[in-house]
Amino acid sequence: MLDRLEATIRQRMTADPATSYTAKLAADPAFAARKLGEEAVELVVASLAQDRSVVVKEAADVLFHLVALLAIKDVPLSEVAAELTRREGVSGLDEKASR
Ligand SMILES: N=c1c2ncn([C@@H]3O[C@H](COP(=O)(O)OP(=O)(O)OP(=O)(O)O)[C@@H](O)[C@H]3O)c2ncn1[C@@H]1O[C@H](COP(=O)(O)O)[C@@H](O)[C@H]1O
Repeated sequence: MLDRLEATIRQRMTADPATSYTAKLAADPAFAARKLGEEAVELVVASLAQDRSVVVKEAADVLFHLVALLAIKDVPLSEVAAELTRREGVSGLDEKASR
């Protein structure tokens, strides 16, 4: 699903911002970064206060805006996945030391 979403986002980035929210984000990377921050805060608030279904929706918003920002910065999801793979098997308590 995330690979499909990334492909859709990369395709829509060059569309008309009047008809595509992705293109609107791509036209203004600072706006895209700000939106990811806003969605992350909404997820944090939901996780503290709301029911599970709201958390699912807010998490979907965060994932969409994260994948969009990565595409705008031309960072493929596969590169992030490779970093997570590199961390596999390293305790989270020790991971910082391995960077
Ligand atoms: N998954 C998503 C997706 N999730 C959320 N959003 C949009 O992200 C925006 C979130 O903004 P907010 O929650 O802050 O709400 P808002 O409308 O800005 O209003 P406020 O709450 O801030 O007042 C909304 O406009 C949502 O529609 C998404 N927009 C697009 N996608 C995917 O991207 C594809 C291409 O979309 P377009 O680029 O618009 O064609 C879609 O088919 C989807 O697959």
